[in-house]
Amino acid sequence: MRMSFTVAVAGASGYAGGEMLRLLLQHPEARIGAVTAHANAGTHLGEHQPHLRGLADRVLAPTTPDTLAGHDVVVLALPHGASGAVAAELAQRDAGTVVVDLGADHRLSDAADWLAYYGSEHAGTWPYGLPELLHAGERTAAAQRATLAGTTRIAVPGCNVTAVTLGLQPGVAAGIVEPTDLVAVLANGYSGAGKSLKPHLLASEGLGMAQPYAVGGSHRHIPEIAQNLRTAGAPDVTLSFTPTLVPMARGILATATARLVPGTDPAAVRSAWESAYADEPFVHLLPEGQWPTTAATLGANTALVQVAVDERAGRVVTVTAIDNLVKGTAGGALQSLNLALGLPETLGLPLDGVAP
Ligand SMILES: NC(=O)C1=CN([C@@H]2O[C@H](COP(=O)(O)OP(=O)(O)OC[C@H]3O[C@@H](n4cnc5c(N)ncnc54)[C@H](OP(=O)(O)O)[C@@H]3O)[C@@H](O)[C@H]2O)C=CC1
Ligand SMILES: CC(=O)N[C@@H](CCC(=O)OP(=O)(O)O)C(=O)O
Repeated sequence: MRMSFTVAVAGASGYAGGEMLRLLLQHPEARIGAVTAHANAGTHLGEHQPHLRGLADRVLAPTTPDTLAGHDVVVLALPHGASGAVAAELAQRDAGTVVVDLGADHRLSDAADWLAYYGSEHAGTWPYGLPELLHAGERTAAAQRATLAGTTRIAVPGCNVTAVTLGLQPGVAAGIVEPTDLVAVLANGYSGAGKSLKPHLLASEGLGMAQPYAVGGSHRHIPEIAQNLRTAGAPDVTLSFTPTLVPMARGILATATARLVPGTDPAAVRSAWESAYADEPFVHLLPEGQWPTTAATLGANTALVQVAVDERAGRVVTVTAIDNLVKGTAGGALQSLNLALGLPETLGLPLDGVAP
């Protein structure tokens, strides 16, 4: 077992990099080394992450192999398309370094999916950082944890993907929902879009409305969710996916529904979700009748899940809430990193959130 580790964070001026640093500051074995940025290299971290007082005086280095080399762990919190080249150069320098990619570059196993949704050359496929991902035939997740144990490469899932996968996969793995008839509609907080300025993200525009985006099957997380549900045992997946920006800083509330396989006893539904998550430290199926809210997950590495059967519609309805920056990114990454390093999976990860 590796104990203390040094860690560099690339993209430290951004939302995901900042959240990674917040969690690493609370992790008993992490020693924070280089913090890097792009246009903001040379400035103090405190200008970009004023909530991280312990690191306020750190100067952001440029994101280069030289600044990132020499650490046990490198976390890449860069725009998608940027991490592939950096990771390839790091592999030449320090073969044993554990590289954690918070971006999308190494998530998809099918290069054609990558090209279709991202339009650039595929960087490759790494072990996928969702420890709770069910594999076909499993009622509780063990195979994905085995994949992550001892790995030196982790592709962290997209935040929407985490929410929708956790909501739907118990029914898919149990074979009681039709994977070719899935619908997901999400309410998304603004931090999911990163810090870069876009007119529709201005407070004067966004504070007073809910606005859909990437409508009509174009969102880049669709192939990633389908990939996960195929791992869970679905031969074919058809998913209608619609995210909606709502005026909150953090959080995702994903409502995902699926047609119940005809003849399925509705009691089998609750039992599939219960058995999938009974032993999970971070994924909590709420008591019947209680519904997840994003507020109850803020700052915590938890996913709150509920499931119900709409008998008139013949559909299973799942609702999942996560904090996009914690379980949806940095927390999920740290959970997978703990497994990779042979540390207890839950080490340093917050179970309790902040409220109100
Ligand atoms: N926000 C979220 O909820 C989630 C984010 N992610 C992923 O994490 C990654 C980072 O996202 P997020 O933090 O939101 O984005 P931000 O825009 O907030 O931050 C981007 C970071 O990358 C740096 N950067 C920008 N351009 C380049 C470049 N060409 N080369 C190297 N570094 C660059 C920026 O530095 P500088 O400030 O100097 O420009 C900044 O540190 C993305 O891949 C995103 O998809 C994944 C799941 C959820
Ligand atoms: C509000 C918002 O725009 N959210 C982003 C989520 C980004 C994310 O999960 O990251 P990756 O780009 O790394 O997949 C979106 O839906 O595209």
